[in-house]
Formats: sequence, C-alpha cells, structure tokens
Amino acid sequence: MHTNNNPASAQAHSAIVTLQGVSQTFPSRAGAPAVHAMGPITLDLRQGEFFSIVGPSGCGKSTFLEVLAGLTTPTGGEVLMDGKRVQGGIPDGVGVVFQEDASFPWLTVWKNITFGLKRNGVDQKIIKERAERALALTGLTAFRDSYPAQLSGGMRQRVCIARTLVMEPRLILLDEPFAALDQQTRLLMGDEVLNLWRATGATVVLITHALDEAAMLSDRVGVMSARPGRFIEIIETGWGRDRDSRIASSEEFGTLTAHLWSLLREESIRASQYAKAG
Ligand SMILES: Nc1ncnc2c1ncn2[C@@H]1O[C@H](COP(=O)(O)OP(=O)(O)OP(=O)(O)O)[C@@H](O)[C@H]1O
Repeated sequence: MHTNNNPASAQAHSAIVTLQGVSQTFPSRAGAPAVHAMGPITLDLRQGEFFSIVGPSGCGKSTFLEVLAGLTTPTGGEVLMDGKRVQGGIPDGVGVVFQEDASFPWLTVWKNITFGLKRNGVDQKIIKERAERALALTGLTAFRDSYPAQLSGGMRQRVCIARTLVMEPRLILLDEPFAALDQQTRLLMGDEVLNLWRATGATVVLITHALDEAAMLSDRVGVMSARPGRFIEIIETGWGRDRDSRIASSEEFGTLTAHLWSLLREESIRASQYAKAG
C-alpha cells in the first residue's frame, strides 16, 4: 500500500483523462444557497487502470462521474480525454453503467445488448460478433432470449454491463452498479468485473460505498472528503493484475480497509454535521 497526496505526480503513466482544477457548483434554487458540490480536483486517470472512488454520502462522487462522462459541464476547470475537452455529452469510447437497472424491460437480453449498435448503424456481422463476446464475458449466453423480468438483479446488472461492453469503451464509468445486490453476489460480480477489465484492457472508474469492494478491485483508491468533494488521499493498492476476491483474506487487505475506514470515518462525521446544519 502506497499513499499519494499529490495526484498530479502520477505523470510517469500515460493519462487517458486529465482533470485540471475541475469543480462544480450548483446554482441556488428557490432561495436555497448555491451548493459547492465538488472540487477543485486535479487528477490524471491512467490508461488501463482500475480506479475506485469512496467518500461520504453527498460528497460529490456522482457529480464527479457525470462531469467525467460529459453529462455535466463543470463550472470550473476542464476535463480532457486524449487531450480533447469533454463536454456536451458522452464522448466516443466512454461507457457508463448506473446503479439503477437500466435494461429495457420490453426487449430480450440480445436486443438490449445490440440496441446501441443497431442505432449507430453498425454492420450486422460486427453486431453479432461483439454481442456474442459480451454475452460470453458476462455469462449471459444461455439467457439471450430471456426478458429482464425473468432474470435476477445481478443478471440484469450484467445485461447493462454487456450493453456497455459491446460499444467497446476504452473508459468504463461505474456508479455503484452493485449497490442493490446482496453481499455474495456483489463479491462474485466484483470478480467478473476484474475479468472484464483484464479481457478488455479498458480503464475503469468505479464509485462505491463498499470499502472492501474498492480495496479488492482497484489499482488506486481515491478517498474523497466531505462536500465539496476533493481527494484527500489516493492509495496505490499494489495488487497484481491477476487479483480476485480471495485477496480479501490477506493481511494487507485488512490493513488497507482499516486505513480507508480511518480516513472515511472523520469525513463521514463531517458530512453528517453538514447534513444536520442543512
Ligand atoms: N442538479 C443538482 N442541483 C443541485 N444540487 C445538486 C445537484 N446534483 C447534486 N447536487 C448536490 O450536490 C452534492 C453532491 O451530490 P452527489 O450526488 O454528487 O453526491 P454523492 O457523493 O454521489 O452522494 P451519495 O453518496 O449519497 O450517492 C449533494 O449535496 C447534492 O444534493
């Protein structure tokens, strides 16, 4: 475990995304004061890394992801992907999976997965190849003709992941995708996400409330402060690429999760004091 309080010092690695002084303030509404939700944040996301974000409730994690995805234009600073400014919508090469099950209930698994490619006019042969691969990677091959209502919550989340994978993103943004799942399913899904990460070579950014999930999955864990969210520490886990959920029984894992909790505990207390103060 290695901590780094200066995120900008990660320059030896090539960056897929660079955030320069990015912050977000939501304007006041109906007499309420403006909300400084996040930042300023300066950070390089490295090509091919698995980066998780933990932080107290309401600290600006989802806002961070929305800004990264180009869904919200930051009120300060800028986000660059491959050196180009991200704004006005999800850039090519970026896939987003949200917490809610966003599968289309009226479409089969196959049609859910191929929907985006068809809409983009991708060649039938390529659609078939990519969808078959995404089905295999997410373990859904036998369920291609099922409707979401016939699947468990974990499988429906896999449909959403498969739907993102067929677009062949280089950057995958996951906003608490396993929050609604039970603990065992979450651990298994964690292993699956690691497999996907290895198989695709994509850069993954994951928001999670579960410290064990962040500790197990990540190359780096960014710990956010109470609102306005900034990274108070970025921790290199030092796990190899071949890691899986069995790492959770190691001593280093215990040390890492304890460290994460010691950082988060104080921030969570501060966040709950803000909440009480309104
Ligand atoms: N569109 C908006 N307008 C006004 N305030 C907003 C808006 N979106 C978010 N906020 C506020 O910004 C702050 C950060 O919200 P955000 O959802 O990013 O936090 P979070 O860390 O993802 O929260 P949680 O852990 O509870 O999911 C919160 O105080 C929230 O109420």
